[in-house]
Amino acid sequence: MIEISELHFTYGATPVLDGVSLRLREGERVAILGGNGSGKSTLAEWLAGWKTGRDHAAAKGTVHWHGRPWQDYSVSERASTVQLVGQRPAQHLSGRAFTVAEEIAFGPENLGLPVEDIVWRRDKALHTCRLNHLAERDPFTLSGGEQQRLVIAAALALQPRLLILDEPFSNLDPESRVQTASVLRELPDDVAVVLFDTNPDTALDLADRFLLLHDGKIVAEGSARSVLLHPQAIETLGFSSVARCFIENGFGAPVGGQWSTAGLPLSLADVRSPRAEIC
Ligand SMILES: Nc1ncnc2c1ncn2[C@@H]1O[C@H](COP(=O)(O)OP(=O)(O)OP(=O)(O)O)[C@@H](O)[C@H]1O
Repeated sequence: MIEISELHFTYGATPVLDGVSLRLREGERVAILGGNGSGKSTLAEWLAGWKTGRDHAAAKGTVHWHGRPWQDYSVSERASTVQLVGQRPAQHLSGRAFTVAEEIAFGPENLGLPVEDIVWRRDKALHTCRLNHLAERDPFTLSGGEQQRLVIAAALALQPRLLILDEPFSNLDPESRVQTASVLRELPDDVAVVLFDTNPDTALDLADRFLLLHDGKIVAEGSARSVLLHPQAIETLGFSSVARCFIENGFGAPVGGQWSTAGLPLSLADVRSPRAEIC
């Protein structure tokens, strides 16, 4: 579906992406984890086509959607293919809508869709993101968590094949995180989701495939265990809360200088699984 090959990118003299290659399939749920400054937001913007080789001549490598580079697609083709939701929802609001419902309809209206399609998409997104009760509110009067759900709803109303989330929970309180996470878990199966985050718990909650970005390079890729227990992940991101809880209670205490993470549960699902499955 989307393929990045050997992407190199610098801001001035500072290398930010250093030979990143990545392939995503339809409907995949992928987490790309990395510490602050590892290049997550920059990679998210390349993935979404916000940055392209045309605007950044110094960049090397390619980003292809279904075999064609992003710059070959029109703005409206790209908008109905991929949506990027960042950490500050207010930055994504159009500023042209008086109500939540109008904000969600804004994108489909710009695509020139028939009115009945716009209304259908708007109402579906309001329902999916649990915003029906806020439909007539001014978007700028919403709480941060409500605004984040609105921005996700507005993105979904464009029916993207790929939804990119750049630390979508970073400014939310615990209750808003729970509500936003449950909206994300219930997204249609055919929408691919790429979550960029620093938090192993968030990734475990939403993803099936994991990658670790460090200093602009993918240094680990695969299952939750192979990535979240990679030494670089442990050093940069720490352990998931379930793993930390086990470790603090004596799990895997070094014996003869050796410290093992074999069998260490990462999530509540691991705790409920037979031990053999997580070794
Ligand atoms: N517009 C810019 N001009 C110069 N340097 C930039 C610019 N944007 C980002 N950078 C630098 O590029 C590097 C990667 O930034 P990026 O925002 O992609 O990382 P990140 O992993 O998303 O970080 P965080 O988790 O802190 O949001 C950082 O060193 C950052 O300072």
